Amino acid sequence: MTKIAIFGVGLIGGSLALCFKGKPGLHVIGHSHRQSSIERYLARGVVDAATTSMEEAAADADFIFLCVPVGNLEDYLRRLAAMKLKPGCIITDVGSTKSSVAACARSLDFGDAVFIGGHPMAGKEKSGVEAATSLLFENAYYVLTPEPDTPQEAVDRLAGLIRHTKANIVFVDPDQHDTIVGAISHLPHVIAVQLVNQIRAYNETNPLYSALAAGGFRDITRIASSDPVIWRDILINNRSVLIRLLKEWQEGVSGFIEMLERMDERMVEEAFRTAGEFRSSLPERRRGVIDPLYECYIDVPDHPGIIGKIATELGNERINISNLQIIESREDVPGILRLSFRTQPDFDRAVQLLASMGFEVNM
Ligand SMILES: NC(=O)c1ccc[n+]([C@@H]2O[C@H](COP(=O)([O-])OP(=O)(O)OC[C@H]3O[C@@H](n4cnc5c(N)ncnc54)[C@H](O)[C@@H]3O)[C@@H](O)[C@H]2O)c1
Ligand SMILES: O=C(O)C(=O)C[C@]1(C(=O)O)C=C[C@@H](O)C=C1
Repeated sequence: MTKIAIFGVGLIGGSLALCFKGKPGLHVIGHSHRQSSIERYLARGVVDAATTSMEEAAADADFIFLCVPVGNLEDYLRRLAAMKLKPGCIITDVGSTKSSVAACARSLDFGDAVFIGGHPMAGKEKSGVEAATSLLFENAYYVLTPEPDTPQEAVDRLAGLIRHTKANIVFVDPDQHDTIVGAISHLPHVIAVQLVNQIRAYNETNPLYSALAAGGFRDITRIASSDPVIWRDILINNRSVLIRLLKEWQEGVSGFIEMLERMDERMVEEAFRTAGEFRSSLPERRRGVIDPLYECYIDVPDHPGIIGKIATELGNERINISNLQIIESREDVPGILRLSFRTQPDFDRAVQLLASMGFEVNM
């Protein structure tokens, strides 16, 4: 039996646990220092066992996944380095930054255990084990940051386990990871939060701001609802990259102000044209960048006409589908249909209708 210990069974830890639990030969144990969290993990059924004892979770583990906030990773690594772990045990993390955790791991001696940094490039603005789903990582990228001297056997073993998530594994140097992810994930979170707070201030004197906030505002600000502690840690940790990026952002904003002051129509058009072209060229599956607001997943049998039937029924009820994607469809095996909706009422009505048609709907 391969024992997988997950420290911090929240959105990411819980989603990983769901990918592993129930697979032949895998046993998943969750760890939190809080008894109430353990009870939630078990009640939600994402782990086979759970314990408040770090030692019990780590003892005999073949894999240890650290799924706690970035600010707690180094403390966990130090505590693991002081413990006797199973020879060959692989310690990995899912933190959104990689340089500091890699530097910390390099400075420690894990005996016969090995550390390999990791970061699944998938998530959502909701947190906690209640938001976990086994579909979270499907077709997303999963970054691994092995060192040049990390044994290939260990990298292969970790990659083999991660394949259960159905993510695409990519190998990236930790510093390069933080530079790129700073730009495509951390900077957008800062922009979304600053934008929402700017509008929140206007709204204090005139509630029409929030009343009129429609698709444009909601599309660009979904991630402003992300967990404050998780994001405090990410931004502080990657601050040197972010400060540079924000200065460049400031220059871009100044450039836009100047374009408007001189009424430079050509440049305004050009800005939209180049941005639109680049955005359209993004690969289809990039959760967190182009995900619509509300989506659900339906197990559908591979029968001719089934997708048409679903679309027709939703259309008859005047429920607007903003996007539709078949994630996997093989003969004789149920495929997964992903349906996206722009509004909560459309989403709620669709879920109700699909359930009444006998489909299993997952969120
Ligand atoms: N949210 C995302 O979109 C996303 C995506 C990829 C990676 N990550 C990374 O995954 C990690 C977990 O994020 P999440 O979104 O699952 O958050 P979450 O809040 O859903 O889960 C965090 C887990 O850590 C535990 N925890 C919180 N504070 C702790 C502490 N001081 N000591 C020990 N455990 C503690 C919580 O009980 C919870 O189980 C973070 O490092 C984050 O950077 C997040
Ligand atoms: O989709 C979202 O809500 C996310 O914020 C996911 C997202 C991202 O920015 O793309 C956020 C943090 C991660 O470390 C990886 C992915």
